[in-house]
Amino acid sequence: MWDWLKTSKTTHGKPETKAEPDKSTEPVPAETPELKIIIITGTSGSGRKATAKKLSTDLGIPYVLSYTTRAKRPNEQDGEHYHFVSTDEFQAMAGRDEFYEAVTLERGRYGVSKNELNQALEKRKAAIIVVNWDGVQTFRREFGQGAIRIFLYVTKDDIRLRQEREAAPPEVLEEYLRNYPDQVIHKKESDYLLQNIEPSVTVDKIKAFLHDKL
Ligand SMILES: Nc1ncnc2c1ncn2[C@@H]1O[C@H](COP(=O)(O)OP(=O)(O)OP(=O)(O)O)[C@@H](O)[C@H]1O
Ligand SMILES: Nc1nc2c(ncn2[C@@H]2O[C@H](COP(=O)(O)O)[C@@H](O)[C@H]2O)c(=O)[nH]1
Repeated sequence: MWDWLKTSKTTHGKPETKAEPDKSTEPVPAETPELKIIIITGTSGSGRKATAKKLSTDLGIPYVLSYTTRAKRPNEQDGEHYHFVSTDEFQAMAGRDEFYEAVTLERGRYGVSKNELNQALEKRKAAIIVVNWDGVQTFRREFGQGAIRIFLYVTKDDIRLRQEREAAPPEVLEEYLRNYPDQVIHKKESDYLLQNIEPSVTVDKIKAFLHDKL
């Protein structure tokens, strides 16, 4: 079903008026994928969702929120941080094959809706998503270099400070710190890596990085 979305740019040569030199041995320039999935990934609590939201506003590119069965945290809103759904609702969506990609993690299930992603790609030829490394692999497989991997991280001390400031449940902080080594290990595989120290600087840097890619 994804074939119609995939790049199918064909370049037609101009009519030849004279014999061209044989270019068959010249390197063929890599084709630029038409559809772009801007993937914000990285370590938990590094500010990925906040960054995705601001990028979406500034660039006019839809931020396709994931669906999740995990419990909503005190500072979270349905439709802003996630689409929060029950396990039965999620299962029904999965049964109807409505997720482009889905994972089961410690606290629940998460998935990106095919329909919402399609709509974003139809409208803007690009979408922003926030997923973990499993998700990155899936989108990279499907969209190749059109899946742009932006990796955000903060130090463990920053995670602690931010979570305490937001009065996050202690088990969330504990989980983030526990998972940190397994998440940060992927930072070298990304297309753009940065430490999220000051949110506005982070967003400006990502915009500059994306400038000639969209
Ligand atoms: N650069 C920053 N400086 C200080 N605090 C920040 C910064 N970016 C985000 N925060 C705060 O850090 C916390 C995590 O932000 P956010 O939810 O965007 O991160 P996330 O990586 O999506 O987190 P999660 O892994 O919980 O989904 C929030 O409390 C947010 O207000
Ligand atoms: N592969 C996917 N990963 C996702 C998706 N939605 C969110 N996530 C990632 O899961 C963890 C858990 O997040 P938390 O909000 O419960 O702390 C985090 O790394 C998210 O980025 C998804 O649809 N697919």
